[in-house]
Amino acid sequence: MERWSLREVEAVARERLDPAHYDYFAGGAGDEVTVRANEAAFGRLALLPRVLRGAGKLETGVRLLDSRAAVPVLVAPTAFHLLADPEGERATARAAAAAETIMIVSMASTVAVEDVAAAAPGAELWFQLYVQPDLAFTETLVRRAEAAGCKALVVTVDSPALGLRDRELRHGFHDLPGGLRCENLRDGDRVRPIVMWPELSWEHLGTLREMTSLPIVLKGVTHPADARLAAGHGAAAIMVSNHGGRQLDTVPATIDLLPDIVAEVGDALPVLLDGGVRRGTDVLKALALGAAAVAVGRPVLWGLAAGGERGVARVLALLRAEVENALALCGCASVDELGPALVRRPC
Ligand SMILES: Cc1cc2nc3c(=O)[nH]c(=O)nc-3n(C[C@H](O)[C@H](O)[C@H](O)COP(=O)(O)O)c2cc1C
Ligand SMILES: CCCCC(=O)C(=O)O
Repeated sequence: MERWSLREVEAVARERLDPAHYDYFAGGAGDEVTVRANEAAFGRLALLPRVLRGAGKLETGVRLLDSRAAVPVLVAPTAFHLLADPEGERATARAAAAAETIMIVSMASTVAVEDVAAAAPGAELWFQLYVQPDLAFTETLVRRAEAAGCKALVVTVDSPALGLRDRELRHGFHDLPGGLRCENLRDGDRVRPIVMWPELSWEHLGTLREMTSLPIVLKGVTHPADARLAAGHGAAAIMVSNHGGRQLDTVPATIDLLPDIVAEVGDALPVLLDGGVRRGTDVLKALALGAAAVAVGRPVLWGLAAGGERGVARVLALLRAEVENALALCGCASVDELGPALVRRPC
């Protein structure tokens, strides 16, 4: 995996993947305005480094809820890793464990959460949940995640319906091929379909909090008023996310949404961010603007498709090296030293 940027890894992945699967991973809703905006917005922000600060040895580690990550770059929850590699989520988890970062296991994983945990002892796993209207079944999922050692529940709240993704529709990509299943949805002899539940509301957050003592992260918050409500309803953290542009198209880029959300709730809870993070400098910009950490979705899938566990390891190592380099060049010894003064919006 001698690839020198995430873009190169994506090019290899694209060659290897079935075009329908590549498009499922790469694509977004509608005209993909938000998909493009997420990356482009990072490019529009400039970094203004400080010099002669005698920064010395670098510290990139962060504490998040009950977990620690050696780098502030988490693996975002993404579905269907067996489409990219025969080891699927097992390979991703091993690479995340080796990189000492947190993997958020998708509820729509193609390897059951217990098997993901068993494949990567020592991995820091969080579990992503789409709350199912059958709350007893939802509770079964929560119990399984707890028993598998997951340390937080990441509840996705941007999906009262699935986004309309033209590329998927064009390929007719609706069902997993050849025996692949969402293994967390097994229920006796059958595999339940995942329901996107439009009736999900703030009330259910209370139900979930009674169900588990795991900290709850709300993923998919974009409005400052919702960030405030999340804090008021006992969320342990929020993740500013537009689902990588796969849900509502034309939502603003997450990095552009971050400052208002941090201003609203940054004192009350950790704010995570995902969407369009492709370089170490992107990570620095997000942390400088108040994110506690970021997560990457597609880059991990590209690593997996390009080179399995080693490919994911390569992606995470590239990002780590870039974060360290950018920190040093900004005159910071630690991610704690990053602040808004480092980021400029050129006219
Ligand atoms: C192929 C794919 C599958 C995804 N599956 C899920 C999922 O199962 N649950 C979820 O909460 N988010 C899911 N997401 C969204 C990611 O968690 C994340 O928000 C997004 O990918 C971040 O943007 P990025 O890909 O630009 O890094 C998925 C994203 C992709 C690309
Ligand atoms: C039913 C699985 C949904 C996965 C998902 O969240 C996505 O494709 O963005």
